[in-house]
Amino acid sequence: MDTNIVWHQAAVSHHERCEQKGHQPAILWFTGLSGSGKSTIANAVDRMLFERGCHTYLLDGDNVRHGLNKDLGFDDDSRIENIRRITEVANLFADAGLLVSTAFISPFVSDRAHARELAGDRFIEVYVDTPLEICEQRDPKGLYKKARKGEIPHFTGISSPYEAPEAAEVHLKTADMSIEAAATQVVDYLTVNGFIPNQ
Ligand SMILES: Nc1ncnc2c1ncn2[C@@H]1O[C@H](COP(=O)(O)OS(=O)(=O)O)[C@@H](OP(=O)(O)O)[C@H]1O
Ligand SMILES: Nc1ncnc2c1ncn2[C@@H]1O[C@H](COP(=O)(O)OP(=O)(O)O)[C@@H](O)[C@H]1O
Repeated sequence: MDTNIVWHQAAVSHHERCEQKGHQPAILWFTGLSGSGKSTIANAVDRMLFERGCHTYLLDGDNVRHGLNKDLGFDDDSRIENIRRITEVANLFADAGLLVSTAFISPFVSDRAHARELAGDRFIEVYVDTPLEICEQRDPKGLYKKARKGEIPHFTGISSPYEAPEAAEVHLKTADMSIEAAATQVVDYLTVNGFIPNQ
C-alpha cells in the first residue's frame, strides 16, 4: 500500500447510520457446498428482513462472479482472492449500516476466519450443512454431473476440498428442514441477539 494514503474521517458517523436504520448491521456469511441451498435460503432471509423494514443487501456467488470477480477461476488462489474481495465489500455494506448476506461456497476455514476477524461481532457464520449426496441429487445447475464426468476441474466436494465450519453461529441441516424453517432460524438468531427489533 502507498504510504502517502491517509484515512479520511467520515462526516456521517457509523453510529448515526445505525440509528437511522433502526437495526444493527451484520454480515450473514452463508457457507456450504454447491447446491446446499445458500442462495435459496439467503434469498428467503433477505425477503423476510426486507418485509420487516430492514435495510439489506445480498451478495451472491454466481452474480458477483459475473462482475467484480469475473477475472477469477476456481483454483485455490482464485477462491482465496474471491473471498478476500467479498470480505472487503461485505464490510463496506455493513459499515453503511446494512444487514448483508453473502452466499459463497467459501471452502477454506482460513478465509472465513479472516472475514470474521475483520467484521468482529457483526460476523454471523451460517453453515448450510447439506450432505454431498443430497447436493448431488439436487444438482440444480447440472454441475455435479459434469464434474463427475471430469468436465469441470477443481469442483468443490469432488476434486477440490470443502472445510466445514466447526462452530458456526447458525447451523442449518437442510436435509431435515424446509427452506422457510431454515430462513426463520436465521432471522430468529438476529432477533435473539439484538441485531433487529422484536416484531
Ligand atoms: N469448480 C467449481 N467448484 C465449485 N463451484 C463452481 C465451480 N465451477 C463453477 N462453479 C459455480 O460457481 C459457484 C461457486 O462460486 P463461489 O464464488 O461461491 O465459490 S468459492 O467461494 O470461490 O469457492 C457455484 O455456485 P453455487 O452452486 O451457488 O455454490 C457453481 O455454480
Ligand atoms: N431445505 C432446503 N433448503 C434449501 N434448498 C433446498 C431445500 N430443499 C430443496 N432445496 C433446493 O436445493 C437447491 C439449492 O440450490 P441453491 O440455493 O442454488 O444452492 P447453492 O447456492 O448452495 O448452490 C434449490 O433448487 C432449492 O430449491
